[in-house]
Amino acid sequence: MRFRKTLSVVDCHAEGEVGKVVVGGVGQVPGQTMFDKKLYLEAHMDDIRKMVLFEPRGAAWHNANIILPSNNPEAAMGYVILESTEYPAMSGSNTMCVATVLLETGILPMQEPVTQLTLESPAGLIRVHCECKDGKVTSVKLVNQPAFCYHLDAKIEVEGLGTVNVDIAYGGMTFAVVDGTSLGFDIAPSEARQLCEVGEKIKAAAAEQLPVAYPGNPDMPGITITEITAPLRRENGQLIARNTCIVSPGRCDRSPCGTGSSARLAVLHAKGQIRPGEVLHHHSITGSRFICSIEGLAKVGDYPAVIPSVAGQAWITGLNQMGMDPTDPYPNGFTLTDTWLREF
Ligand SMILES: O=C(O)[C@H]1NCC[C@@H]1O
Repeated sequence: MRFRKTLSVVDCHAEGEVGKVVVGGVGQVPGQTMFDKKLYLEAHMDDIRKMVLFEPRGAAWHNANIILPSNNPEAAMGYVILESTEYPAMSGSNTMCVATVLLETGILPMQEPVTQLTLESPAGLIRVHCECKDGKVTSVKLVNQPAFCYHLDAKIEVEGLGTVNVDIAYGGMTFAVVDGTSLGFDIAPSEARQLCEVGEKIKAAAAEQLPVAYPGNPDMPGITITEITAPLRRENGQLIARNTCIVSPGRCDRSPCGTGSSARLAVLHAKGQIRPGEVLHHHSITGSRFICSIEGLAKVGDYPAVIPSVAGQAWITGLNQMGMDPTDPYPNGFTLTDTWLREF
């Protein structure tokens, strides 16, 4: 056996959503901030994302993260997030995996019963509150960068669906948020494939018809994901809702999606349906749950914003020395349209 690249990967999932954590083998990534490093990886080192996420090592429903030292004196560590078709600025499930791996493998010291961390994501600093017991991280609560709405109740034309009402909101990724009931969905597991087909169409139409520009950062990705929601309900004073986020190239997030939950908090707040401090139990299509809240209010450029928190749990599933043999016929992996829907 000889490898021309070896990556040390800790396999992990947060509430069902895979978020592998690459803890070694990448080497130096130029850039002052994690956003700079994300741009560099995207432009010059995308072979790493393809090796980890494309087949035969990865799958369409995998995400990964590269742990990198941060130049920000406030941050204990930084990370760049890799997904099937993009490098998002932020991800809730991936951040839970990163924090859990950093503490459970001893890269950063764990303090029981609570370890407070500041991590640098490409979207900015993320404060993380980890509950820890007997060497295990039992909950990761992250305070996201501000989430806000670009458009509320905008109308778009979608092939096969006609006019669709959408909210466009940023929660670390930029979402087209659509009411699933109006499209005839309950957000049930049996609807997963149809939800993905509809979600991908809505995303494409929204990105074309409602261009967005993140204040002060022209390199921030635009609309890349759809969130399909079930109605918000109140039970015994508790806000509860279900959603599924359709992650490109077209599959359901297995977790309740931390950035989608953040975007939904911004939409609910803008529509007067949640107040700061209230708690939302946000469920995924698989039945897993994040506990979400609005920690405060902010502004992003001229947009009124909320500061979201999202809490969930991650579990390490394995340790992997991932290698690339020089004779491997797929140095950049491959994607087949059965599960990837198109070739990349
Ligand atoms: O939790 C999240 O924000 C995400 N899960 C996978 C896709 C999104 O990045």
